[in-house]
Order: sequence, then C-alpha cells, then structure tokens
Amino acid sequence: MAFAERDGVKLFYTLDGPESAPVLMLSNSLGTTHKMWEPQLAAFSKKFRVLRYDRRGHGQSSSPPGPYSLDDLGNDALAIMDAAGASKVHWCGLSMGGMTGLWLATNHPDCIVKLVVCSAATFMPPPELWNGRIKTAQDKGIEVLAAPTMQRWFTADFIKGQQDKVAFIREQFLQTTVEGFSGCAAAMRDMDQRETVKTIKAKTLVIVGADDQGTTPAEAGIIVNRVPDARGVILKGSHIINVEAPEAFTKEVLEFLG
Ligand SMILES: O=C(O)CC1=CCC(=O)O1
Repeated sequence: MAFAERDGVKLFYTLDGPESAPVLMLSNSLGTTHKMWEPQLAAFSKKFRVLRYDRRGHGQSSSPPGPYSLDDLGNDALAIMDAAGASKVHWCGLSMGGMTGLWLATNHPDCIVKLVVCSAATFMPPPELWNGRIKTAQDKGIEVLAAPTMQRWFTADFIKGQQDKVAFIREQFLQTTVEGFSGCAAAMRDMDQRETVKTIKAKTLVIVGADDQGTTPAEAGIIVNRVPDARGVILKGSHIINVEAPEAFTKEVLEFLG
C-alpha cells in the first residue's frame, strides 16, 4: 500500500504478485474502489505484478473539488505508474476505468502494452443525465443514488441471488464522497473519444455484459469498430461484469494477455 501525489492530490495504490512480472494495472469504475477487482486478484497476481488504485474522489485517495476531466484521471494514472516504477503496463479498466484506458492508449501510447476495456463507451450523452445525478448527490447525498445504481449495475437475478456480492459493491459506492462522485460524473459528461480512439495502436479487448443498459453492447461495438486492432466479447451479466461473471471475465482477460 502506498500513495502517489499529483498537484497535491494523494492517490492510493497497491501492488500484488511477483516483482519481476509484467505489470497489469486495474482501474475501477465510478463509485467503486480498487477492491472491486478482488474476484480477479488471485488469478491475475499469479502471472502479473498487479497494480490497483483508487481514482481521485474514491476510497483512500483525496477528493479535491471538481469538476474533474478525463485528462485529470489519465494523468493521475500516469503519476501512479511513475510512483510504482512502471513505465509500461497492460491496462484493464471497467467503465470509467475503461474510458481512462482509452485516453491513455490514445495520448500516451508508449505506456500501454495491451488494453482491456470493459463496460465502456467513447461518449456518454445526454449531459442532463450526469447533471441530474450530480445535483441529486449534492442535494440529497450519495445514499439516494445507491439503489438505482445497483439496479443498473447488476441484473435482477444477480441482485436476488448474490446479495453479498452486491453488498460488497454497494458499500464501496456509499463510501464515495460527493465531491468525488460529482467530479467524476462531470468527466463522464464532458468526455468525447469518438474520433480520438481511431489512433489507438495497442491490441485491445472490449468486454461487455449482454444486459448492460448504460454502456451497452452497441457502445462496445462502436469501440471495436473504431479501435484498429480490437475484438469484442459479450458475457452474461450487466455492468460490473467482473463481479457478475467473474470466472468468464478472468479467463477472457488472461487468454488475451497471453
Ligand atoms: O453508472 C453507470 O451506470 C455507468 C457508468 C459510467 C461510468 C461508470 O463508471 O459507470
């Protein structure tokens, strides 16, 4: 466990796995922490030096006042890589983590070896959707957003049958600060990577849940069609697909990374 620092923002990160192994950096979604990767940690850390972190506004990282931009989030990731002594990483990110990976592979291609982008999109309109969530968080607190968020993030069957796993993610969501949630939601609102991803050179795997209503299979298809060396895979489940379909997710990522 350690902290990187960028412009006064403290960024928590943690390393697991053999020191000499290639680095696999994992990036969480909006409203979760580095802990969301626990279902994959044992398998990934057998082959890789696994670098997990808490995005600004989440977990043990600082929550500076927003709005944040995708540039902030990408540059934070670079500061963490620097602090961890990793000049190149395989990247696996889910939702905001996937979108941060697209930004890094576009803007800092030498840092990304292979790219795994899960439950993501290049553009997330309408802005009113994000402004509404920001206003709710600021006026009423993060708790009000928890139930609708879990309903978007998991299928109804999973919510009914796997309450402990949903609670594990819900707890992380509830710990997100209002500043962190609002700042990151603004970054999503203002993101437009529709054209820029066409220049990505990294070999890319795009993973999506068949029932994801927010970052849909159609959005994943757009990434696959625009990133030159990309292929896609659809798994059974919704948005937090590494938790809802952990074995299939782990297998796809490990096969892709080789
Ligand atoms: O919250 C959602 O439903 C979708 C989402 C966008 C960015 C993220 O991390 O989650």
